[in-house]
Amino acid sequence: MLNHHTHLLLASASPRRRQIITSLGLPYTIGVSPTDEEAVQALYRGPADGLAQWTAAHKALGALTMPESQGTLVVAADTTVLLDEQVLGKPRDEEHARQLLRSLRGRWHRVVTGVIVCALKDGQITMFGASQATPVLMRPYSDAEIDAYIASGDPMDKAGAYGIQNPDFQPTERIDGCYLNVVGLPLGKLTELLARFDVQPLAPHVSDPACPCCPWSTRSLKNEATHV
Ligand SMILES: Cc1cn([C@H]2C[C@H](O)[C@@H](COP(=O)(O)OP(=O)(O)OP(=O)(O)O)O2)c(=O)[nH]c1=O
Repeated sequence: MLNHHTHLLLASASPRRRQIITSLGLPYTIGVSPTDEEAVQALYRGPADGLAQWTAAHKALGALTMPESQGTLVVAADTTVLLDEQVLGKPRDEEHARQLLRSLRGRWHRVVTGVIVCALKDGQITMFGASQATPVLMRPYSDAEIDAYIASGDPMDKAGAYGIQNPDFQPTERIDGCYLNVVGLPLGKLTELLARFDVQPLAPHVSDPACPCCPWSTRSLKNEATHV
């Protein structure tokens, strides 16, 4: 039985994921074991939609090797941007960021986040995973706006070279679904996975009609999620 494991270990260096998971009201610590994402992704065989969950599973397994994972539920996630089924990762450099932002301009694409919750107890690994896709339409930003955004440094640690939450660039025109999924952690899916371990969030529920899948208010998080 794993239902006493209410302490979470978030296997992520992403400040966005930290901020989002905090809203669950559950105690957590951060424990990141370095994962060679490129090497892990090169081994993947399957549809592009599954890549994020595959990568998240490797991040989670890496965290299970850390002593501080003992007695915790490990949570890991990975976010990919898919344009015509082509995976756009993080930009290698500024020129690559420019190419990615130009290719996304005015286009619908999908942001897929894979989430894993797992635990190791008495030699047994229990792992549940899920992914979610959010269709996103970019606005027709200009080349000058791209240059200013790249100069800000914000795109460099983000899949597809953009942050939907960036208050200056505001790259998107419309999204069809979960906002927090785009920022890197779909709260609704995470809650479903935690429930498989009999873990319930402690934060008070505030339903948000703007998000079809998150049981918590994403509105306040949206406001807070700028600048991370
Ligand atoms: C599309 C998009 C991505 N992102 C971020 C989410 C992820 O942090 C990042 C994609 O890279 P990931 O490899 O998913 O995550 P990470 O390297 O930042 O963190 P870790 O592996 O330690 O958990 O891009 C945004 O913040 N806003 C967006 O609009």
